[in-house]
Amino acid sequence: QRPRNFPPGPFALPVLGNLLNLNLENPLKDFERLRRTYGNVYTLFIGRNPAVVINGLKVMKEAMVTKGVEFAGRPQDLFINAITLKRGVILANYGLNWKEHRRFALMTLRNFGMGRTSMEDRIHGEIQYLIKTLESNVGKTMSPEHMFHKAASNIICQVLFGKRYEYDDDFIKEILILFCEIGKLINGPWSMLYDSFPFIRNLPLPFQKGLRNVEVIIQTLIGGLVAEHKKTRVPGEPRDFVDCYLDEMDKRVDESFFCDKQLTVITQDLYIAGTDTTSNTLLSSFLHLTNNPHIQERVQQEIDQVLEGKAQATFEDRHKMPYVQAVIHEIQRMSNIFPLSVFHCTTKNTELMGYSLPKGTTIIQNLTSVLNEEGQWKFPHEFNPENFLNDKGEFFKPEAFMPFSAGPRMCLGEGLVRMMLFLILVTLLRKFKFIWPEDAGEPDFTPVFGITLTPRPYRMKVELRSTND
Ligand code: HEM
Repeated sequence: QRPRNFPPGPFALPVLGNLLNLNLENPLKDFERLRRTYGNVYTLFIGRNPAVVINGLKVMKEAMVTKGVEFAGRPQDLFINAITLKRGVILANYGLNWKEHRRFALMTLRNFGMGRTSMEDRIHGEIQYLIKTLESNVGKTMSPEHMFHKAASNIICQVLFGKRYEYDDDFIKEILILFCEIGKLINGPWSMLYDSFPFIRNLPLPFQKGLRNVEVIIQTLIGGLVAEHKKTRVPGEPRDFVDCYLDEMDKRVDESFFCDKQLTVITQDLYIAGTDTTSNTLLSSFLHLTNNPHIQERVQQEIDQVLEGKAQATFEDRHKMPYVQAVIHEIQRMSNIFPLSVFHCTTKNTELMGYSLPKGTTIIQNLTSVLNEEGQWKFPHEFNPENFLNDKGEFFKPEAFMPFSAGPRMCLGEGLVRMMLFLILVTLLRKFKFIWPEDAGEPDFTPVFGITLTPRPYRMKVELRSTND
């Protein structure tokens, strides 16, 4: 039932709600169609549960920033909550446990507090493996999918566990397969049925497999790594995130949210949140750059100029590269990796644009509607770095640039992502030229819909740049 003064929306069927109004393969076009009919705040019934979809910069800012705390909850009774055992950061409800873990993770992900190796060094270390792989493909065409996925996974593993895995390592293969299966389940109809009909949750249905996978990941794989850390750590001299967490556990002997179980879930959270998002952005980068060779060349000119005589790029160099910055931001805007963000819910009775939303209302942020909103961008629907350049050719970031969302729940990996994207793209584009193969036909920019949007598989040709010969 629709609560009083609730936002409008399409007629909902008794059990299915509005599921038939959506193409579950990719509902983004339906979200846009419904926005045009019902406005920037509307209701959809996901099964029996009402969810309010919010669209456009104005509404997004009012909910996420002005009334940030009132919209900072997470729904707690969904399949994905069972997957994260109601712990960690991403899906933890608004409260002290979430706050403390978020603050700790943010602080630890910054450069300091993680031993002698800086974040930049860790990223550059992994880039050397990317270079090796690309060098072995010079003159050929290659599919970059696995390479970027494993590189992103390795950087996050370095940060979390202080170790990387060879691109064909069994551990990483196993973990990626398990996550892939879980991802499919979360996106599929079984998860929707789990959310809508609590009485089926203990039945032997396919979602049980996802729950078992999580047990394997958390207990066997991550649990094993944590046990190893406990044996080899030197308290007060952390090598990585896990060591930092164990130090924090030592400090908080009595009253503690910080415990072994939380540690395994928060590391799983960061791994999940960081891997697909980053690798899909990298894939999207090369899809755009190979299909816009003039933009790739201009990026390379700026890189050559700024890095002349330098062995490698540092993150600080970004301030001297407005065009590179504009291109990276434009790639993120167009690739729209996390189109529906993570579901929020209201933490108290509140109002939005004159509608009343009771405590516990599910909120779906349609980030797509901001990233291509007319009136906010010079070129909302085309790939054009001018969206991030002012008349003087200086880099600027419009308010509507929200791929990381906004407010108290905003992505806490943004700093790390920025550094990864900049260092990886600058280093690779300085050394190599990437070409759309002549026989590859027209590129297909329509991504595959999932929790994150994934570019369709493609191949690219790799050449060494003549300036580096
Ligand atoms: C291109 C890469 C990425 C994009 C586009 C992205 C985007 C997002 C978005 C849209 C959210 C939801 C925010 C909200 O609910 O309002 C989020 C949450 C989160 N992200 Fe990212 N993310 C990226 C990479 C990363 C990385 C590398 C990490 C860490 C290693 C990370 C960690 C998190 C965490 C922990 C949350 C949950 C925050 C909370 O609930 O308080 N993300 N991200």
